[in-house]
Amino acid sequence: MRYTNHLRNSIKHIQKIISQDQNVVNVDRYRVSIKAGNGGTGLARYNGVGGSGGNVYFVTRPDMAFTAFPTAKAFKNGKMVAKAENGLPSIQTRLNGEKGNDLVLPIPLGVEIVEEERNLLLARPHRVHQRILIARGGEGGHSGNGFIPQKGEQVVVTVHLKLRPNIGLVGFPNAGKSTLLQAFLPRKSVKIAPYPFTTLKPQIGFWSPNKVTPEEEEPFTLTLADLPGLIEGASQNRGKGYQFLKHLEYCGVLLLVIDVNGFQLKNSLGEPFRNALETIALLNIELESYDKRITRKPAVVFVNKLDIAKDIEGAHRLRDTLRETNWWKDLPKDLQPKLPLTFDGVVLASAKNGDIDELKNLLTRIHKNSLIRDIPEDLLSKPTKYLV
Ligand SMILES: Nc1nc2c(ncn2[C@@H]2O[C@H](COP(=O)(O)OP(=O)(O)OP(=O)(O)O)[C@@H](O)[C@H]2O)c(=O)[nH]1
Ligand SMILES: [Mg+2]
Repeated sequence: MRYTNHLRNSIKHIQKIISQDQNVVNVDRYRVSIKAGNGGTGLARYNGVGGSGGNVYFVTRPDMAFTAFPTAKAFKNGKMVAKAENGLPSIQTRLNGEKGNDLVLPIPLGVEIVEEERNLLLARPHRVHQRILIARGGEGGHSGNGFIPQKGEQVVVTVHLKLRPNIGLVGFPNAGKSTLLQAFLPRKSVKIAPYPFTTLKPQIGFWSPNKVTPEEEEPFTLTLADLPGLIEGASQNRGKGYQFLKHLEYCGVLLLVIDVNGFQLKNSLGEPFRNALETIALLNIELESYDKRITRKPAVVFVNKLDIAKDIEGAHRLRDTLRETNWWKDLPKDLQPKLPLTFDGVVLASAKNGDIDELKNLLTRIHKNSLIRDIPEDLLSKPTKYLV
C-alpha cells in the first residue's frame, strides 16, 4: 500500500495547525493591511539622494501555528497593520539618505496569500524560510525623478489557511455530517443538534481503521473535515457554508452527506422542499460554481437517516440511480449540474446508529487504491476563485 510522504505531511500539518484548538478550526483567514516605506526626499542643491523606503516581506517559518500569525511584533496594538520604515531624506551632512528598514512578517508554511482588491493569488509558499516580497518601498528622490520621492506600495492581503483533509464532508445543514464525524470518533464529543447551522466552524477528526490481522500492512490515519452546511444559492452568498469550500480544494475524497428524506430550510412557502437526489444535484452545482476542479475529485454519497426513511424502496432506487454516470438526467434542467460528479460509492445507512462499517470499508478501499492521492499538479496552479 502506498503511504505517501504527502499524506504523512498533510496529517502532520493539520495536527500542528489545530493543536491549540483540539479539533475546531476557529480562524482560517487573516486580513492584513500592508504598507511599504516611502522614499526620502532628495536634495536638489547638492544632488543628494533620498533613502529608499523599506520593503515588506513574508517569510515562512517551520513549526509556526496559523494562529500565531497575528502575534508578530510588527502588529502594534493588535491591529493587523504592518508598515515598513520610510527612507530618510538627503541632508547636507548626509547626502545619501539612509534606507528605511524592511519589515519581515513570519507566516506558516502552506498558507495562501491573496491580494484583496484584485482577488489575486500572490503566493502559496511551500519552502521553509521562503521570502516573499509583498510591497516594495518607494524610491528616494534623486536627479532622475526631480528629487521627488516615490510612495511605498500599499496592499491589503488575506492570508488563508486551507485544510488538506483526506475526506471532506459536504452537505446541506442538518443532514448529519457532524453525527457522521461523531460515529468515526466515538471517544470525542462533536456538537450535534436538531436544527440547521449547528456547525459554524470547520472541525477535523483523525480516524485509523482497525487492522483485521496483525500482519496487515502499515497502519494509516485519515483526516475527516466536517464543514458548516451549504444551502441552495450558497454561491450567491446565501448562508455561510460557501466560504468554507476552500477547505475542499486540497481534500482527497468528497463525502456528500444527504438526508434520505430530503431538505427544506424552513417550513415557509419561499423555501422549496428538495428530495435527496435534488440535494445532491444542488451540492454538485454549488461545488462546480466554487471551483470546477473540485468536481473531478473522487466522491462518495452517504445517504443518511435510513432509520427514519419514509420510503425505503425509494432509497434503494436512489442508490441505483447514483451508481449510473448520468444520475442527473431526469432532473429538471435548472437542477442539472454542468459538471456532474461521478460517485465511487453510495452508502445507505444511519450515522446516528453508528451504522458506518460499509462506509469505513469503502473509504479504506479507496485509500488503498490510492484514490486518496497527492494533490494533482494542476490543482497547484492558480485557483479560479477566492473568497476573501
Ligand atoms: N434519525 C436519525 N437522525 C439523525 C441521523 N443522523 C443525524 N441525525 C439527526 O439530525 C440532526 C442534525 O444532525 P447534525 O449531525 O448536527 O447535522 P449537520 O449536518 O452536522 O448539520 P449542520 O451542522 O447544521 O450543518 C440531529 O438531530 C441528529 O441527531 C440518523 O442517522 N438518523
Ligand atoms: Mg454539523
